[in-house]
Amino acid sequence: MLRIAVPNKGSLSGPAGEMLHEAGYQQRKATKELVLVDPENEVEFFYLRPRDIAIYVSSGRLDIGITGRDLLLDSGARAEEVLPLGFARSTFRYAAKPGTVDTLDDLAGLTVATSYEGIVAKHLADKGIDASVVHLDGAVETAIELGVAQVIADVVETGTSLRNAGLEIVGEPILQSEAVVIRRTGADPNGPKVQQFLRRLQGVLVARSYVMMDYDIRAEHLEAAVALTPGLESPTISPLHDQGWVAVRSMVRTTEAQRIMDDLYDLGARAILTTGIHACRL
Ligand SMILES: Nc1ncnc2c1ncn2[C@@H]1O[C@H](COP(=O)(O)OP(=O)(O)OP(=O)(O)O)[C@@H](O)[C@H]1O
Ligand SMILES: O=P(O)(O)OC[C@H]1O[C@H](OP(=O)(O)OP(=O)(O)O)[C@H](O)[C@@H]1O
Ligand SMILES: [Mg+2]
Repeated sequence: MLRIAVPNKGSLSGPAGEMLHEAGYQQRKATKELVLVDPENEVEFFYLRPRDIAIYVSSGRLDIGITGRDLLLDSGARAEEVLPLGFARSTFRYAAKPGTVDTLDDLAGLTVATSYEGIVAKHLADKGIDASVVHLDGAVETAIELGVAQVIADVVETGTSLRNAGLEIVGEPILQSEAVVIRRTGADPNGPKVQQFLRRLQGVLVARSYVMMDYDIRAEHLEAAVALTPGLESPTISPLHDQGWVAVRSMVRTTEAQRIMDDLYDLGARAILTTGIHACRL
């Protein structure tokens, strides 16, 4: 059985469960369930605190985990990213009251409050900045108002939390994060069960970002049309009963589908349809 760590709470938990469900795995029905065996797929899911997942995976007791890149780096655990999952995207940044800290160099001698002490201590050391770090479990935006720190380092998605706390960002992002699949550093990358799990998740990622496009076009415009819809390997071309016309079927990125439909229409294509993809293996 493949043993997989899944976040049990927080921003990662819901989308991770949805992605696993879309990949055909059973998921827990109640948030209190801590372990779930999916015998048909030969996997066992362990619902763990997101912060602890890299530690479990690095210990080798669990084969795979889903966590945030920031949490992985902060843990310092001997685990590595094997597949980015595209959700829980955020940046990790310094912020302070307007007018108090202009550049990173101004952090010298100040105190930085954060829930990600590992990332911040390393970043400050790498930049040669001598600042103190105070660890808080959450709601760190309030630390400045309450005088615990002059600067915070925290997850920023929309920036709403910073704005509400009257703070502004300082310097470039320390890192860009998103949910990732992790494995123990040095673990055999070719295990068939692990490869199958990763292929299933990749299938979900592709199904989420591509649509299938079908259209009819006169044969003389086929090459120009195919240049717009090259597909992943190469498009399928089928003859139509009506001589001189062909049907084309190709995968296109969802974000580009409308523009491509307009361009195909201008080329003379008709009956241009898109359909969603539920699952795939590339
Ligand atoms: N607002 C957000 N938008 C996107 N990702 C976020 C957001 N807040 C936290 N994350 C990501 O979620 C992961 C942290 O999960 P964790 O469960 O520890 O915190 P949380 O989602 O803030 O939940 P809570 O603070 O309620 O426990 C990190 O990878 C972080 O980048
Ligand atoms: O840029 P935004 O869209 O506002 O999102 C970022 C905020 O979301 C998270 O907070 P959360 O609500 O999880 O509370 P926490 O600080 O207690 O973790 C994070 O810690 C930031 O505070
Ligand atoms: Mg939080």
